[in-house]
Amino acid sequence: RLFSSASSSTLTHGDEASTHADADGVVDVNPPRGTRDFPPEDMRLRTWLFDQFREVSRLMAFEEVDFPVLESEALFIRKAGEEITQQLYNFEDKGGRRVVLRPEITPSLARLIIKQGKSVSLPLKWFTIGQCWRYERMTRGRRREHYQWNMDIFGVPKVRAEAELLQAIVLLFQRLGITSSDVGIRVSSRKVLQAVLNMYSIPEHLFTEVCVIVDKLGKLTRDEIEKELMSTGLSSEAVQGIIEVLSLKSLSKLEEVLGSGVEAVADLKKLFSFAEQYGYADWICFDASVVRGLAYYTGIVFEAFDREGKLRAICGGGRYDRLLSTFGSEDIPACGFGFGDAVIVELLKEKGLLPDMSRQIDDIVFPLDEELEGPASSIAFSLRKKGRAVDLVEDKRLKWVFKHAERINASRLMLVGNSEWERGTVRVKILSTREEFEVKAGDLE
Ligand SMILES: CC(=O)Nc1cnc2ccccc2c1
Repeated sequence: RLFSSASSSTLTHGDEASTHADADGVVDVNPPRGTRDFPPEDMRLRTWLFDQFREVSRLMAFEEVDFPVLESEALFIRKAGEEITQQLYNFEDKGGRRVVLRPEITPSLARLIIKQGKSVSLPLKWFTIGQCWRYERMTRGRRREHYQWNMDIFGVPKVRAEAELLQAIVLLFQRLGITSSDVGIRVSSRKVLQAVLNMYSIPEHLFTEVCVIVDKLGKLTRDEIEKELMSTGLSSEAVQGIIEVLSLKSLSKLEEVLGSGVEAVADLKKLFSFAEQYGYADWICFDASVVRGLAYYTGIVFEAFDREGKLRAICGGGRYDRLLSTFGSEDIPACGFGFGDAVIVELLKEKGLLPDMSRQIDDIVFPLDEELEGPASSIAFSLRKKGRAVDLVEDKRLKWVFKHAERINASRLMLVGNSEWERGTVRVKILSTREEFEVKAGDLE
């Protein structure tokens, strides 16, 4: 907006304003709608959280990978009516290509696996922490971006892979100080729904659509769900049957309804016995209503929730054995989860578990007058080479330096003064004990 709001025909004083400022001379300093800046204090919290994600990935022997935030739109076009594909942040680039800011990570993982083809040896365990985007009408005022930690295992068809992923999630929560009385993980399988649809001989092509609708259980009312299910052509008897099975919370009841030979029941029994053996059984519970909203899941699905029920899902994931063939490639069994950076922080705040995010610096080096700036800088340099975080302060009064040292929690203050420097020494103040030493510059570490 280079012209005044009054009229766009006459050039106002805006023409001498900088090209960035608008007619009243001020650029909009806010980030685009639905996005966040990370000033230092927020960035310290984010870095702390992402370091936890990374550490758990390392402990689980996952390898880090990364992808462009910009992807071809074709990678995300799916017909199942998922919210995530109805809110694509998509556009046409200057080359006329249809592109998106990715809404999720999994399709990029699949793309890279296909691209690497035979050269990847299975199983693969990959992780990434990446920004994901959605375009929502701001009427809902929700964020348009968030960061997601993704952990995925390729090439393991058995539920042991899901058991590993659940262990990673439990490990993360325990590292953050969250217990199984704060959070639970609901576990089910899409094969439960598959079995129900088979019972009512519902055609296979409806499966994905029904999953996406049923995932809205808890967000929509029961009869809104029934209406949406009926609109896919399901009989009311089938709709009732689906809703009845999905409200089951016990595996033995599920077995009664579906019969014992059903794969869904076998998978879930195996997974729960792994959880016992792995020692995190108190974190998980069977809940047939869990289907997750992504079209490509084919088996076990899970989501972590706060037991007080105040927050949206903390993380979620599942098995997706047929994703690669939707991109025209040979299928590789796969499962994974996504863990967002927003809900977990809300939970930590709720539980008073946010870590202390104040700054911490090792040493402040301060020349007591300006011709000592050279020596001060060389002292800072030698300390930094020894791994000390050093803040070299100049053009300040000593009073300010002491306040600054407190503000950034410095451990030591190095004062470079004329008389000391003539003796080749520096005055070192230990700020916690107020002890003071005179140290030869060459002996500093
Ligand atoms: C709580 C939150 O920020 N959710 C969020 C924010 N942005 C997204 C962007 C893409 C996909 C999912 C998203 C989810």
